[in-house]
Amino acid sequence: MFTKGVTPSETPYDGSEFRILILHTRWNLPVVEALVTGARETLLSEFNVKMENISIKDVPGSYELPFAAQEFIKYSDPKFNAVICIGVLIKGSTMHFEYIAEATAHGIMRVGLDTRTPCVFGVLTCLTDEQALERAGLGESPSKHNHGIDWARCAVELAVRGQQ
Ligand SMILES: O=Nc1c(NC[C@H](O)[C@H](O)[C@H](O)CO)[nH]c(=O)[nH]c1=O
Repeated sequence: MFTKGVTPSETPYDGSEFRILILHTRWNLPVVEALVTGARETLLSEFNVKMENISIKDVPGSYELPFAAQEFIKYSDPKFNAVICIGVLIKGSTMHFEYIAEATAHGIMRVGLDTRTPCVFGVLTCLTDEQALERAGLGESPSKHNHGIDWARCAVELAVRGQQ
């Protein structure tokens, strides 16, 4: 079995001057909160991002993430260097899951491209509760891994490379 998640870059990125927004949903909140904690702790411990430079805001659901990311990027001063959009979609018995997942993924990508502010797609799209727990580093699975860690690494790397 290989290690889940992104392999850290060999380049030691410095986030000490960065302002990062963690934008999260309130659906499936216990899982979302674990992902937010994983991302926040990684920003602090691996990249020296200052606690006061990490903003944490919430929206109702994943579908609201692109609009909220766009508005925070547009109207925040000083600007954010990157935004980590965190949500948890769990498939129900209808097609609602597919439509939200597709719209949210494309929406977050478009906001990043339009604003030139890195927007990390931190939305779990799971078929079961167990899949969500495992990917937030929760539950009993030996392969559990908190993907919030990966998303923090992605946010800082893109913020640095966006300045180059
Ligand atoms: O339906 N399930 C989910 C969900 N639906 C709400 C949607 O994102 C939005 O808030 C509403 O449609 C209103 O616009 N949002 C999630 O983050 N996870 C889910 O699992």
